[in-house]
Amino acid sequence: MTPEEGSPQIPNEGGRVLDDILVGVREDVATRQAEVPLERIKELAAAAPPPRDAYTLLRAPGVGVIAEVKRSSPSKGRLADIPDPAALAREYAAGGARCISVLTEGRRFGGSLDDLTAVRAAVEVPLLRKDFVVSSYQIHEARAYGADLVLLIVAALDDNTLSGLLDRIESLGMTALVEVHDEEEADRALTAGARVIGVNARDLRTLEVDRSAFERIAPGLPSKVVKIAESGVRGPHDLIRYASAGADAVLVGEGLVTQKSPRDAVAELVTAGSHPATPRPVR
Ligand SMILES: O=C(O)c1ccccc1NCC(=O)[C@H](O)[C@H](O)COP(=O)(O)O
Repeated sequence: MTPEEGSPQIPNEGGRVLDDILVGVREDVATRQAEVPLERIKELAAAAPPPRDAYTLLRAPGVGVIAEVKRSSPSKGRLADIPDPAALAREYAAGGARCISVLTEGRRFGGSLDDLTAVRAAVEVPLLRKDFVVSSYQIHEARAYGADLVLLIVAALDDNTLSGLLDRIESLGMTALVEVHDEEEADRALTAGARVIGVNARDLRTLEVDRSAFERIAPGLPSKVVKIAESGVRGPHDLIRYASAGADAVLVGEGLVTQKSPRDAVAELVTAGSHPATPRPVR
């Protein structure tokens, strides 16, 4: 284990973080839905410019970098102020990020749908709405605010809800990034029809980071599935480690928002990901 792997720096309230986040998310969705009803958000989603094809882009040669707009986290507390998320997104895009992830959860991560609006107006790369999606309302919302990908966390959903939400994302022309942390969750993701699977090194119940989770799970996934390594990328060495286990892309938050030059930090990862010596996924 590297020094960072293992226990989180902030105590984890008895492994209840994910459950507590979901309680807050449900309350917040209910509040927004009372202001903008489902039929209205569907109309706004239908009127939005068409989504970009993130699936094809993520299968392009080289290891892609999905750069995250992340202010805070339950495991680390405040990471960065990010007063101007559009400016950060432009830096990411200039550094060569293949996609940008925007954390829209407010209570624990300090994000918002306004961040998604600002980033959408600033860059052309595909955008991931990174949130704790529990209802189709949030999916129409994601589309209305310009997202091209939506995160679904298997640990937060039962099988029926997972496949229903995944179908809704794909039927709106977006790509579902289905997040897992162990083999059982990976099986559930595949059964639901996931085409893009993210293995999160961070266990969302204990908050511990274990980079070997990707190495255990990714080799067992079908070759047509796009494989994303999430969390724990602090530099090119981590990207190369994930690439060796078959990563098509890495999703990076803390390792970018804490840098003096996020553009240079992305560019360094992109260079490592396209180096001839870096392993390529076998298709
Ligand atoms: O980051 C957390 O502490 C966290 C806690 C509970 C649920 C989700 C959490 N993070 C979401 C993510 O998975 C990360 O933002 C993403 O993978 C990037 O991770 P990192 O590069 O390690 O910031």
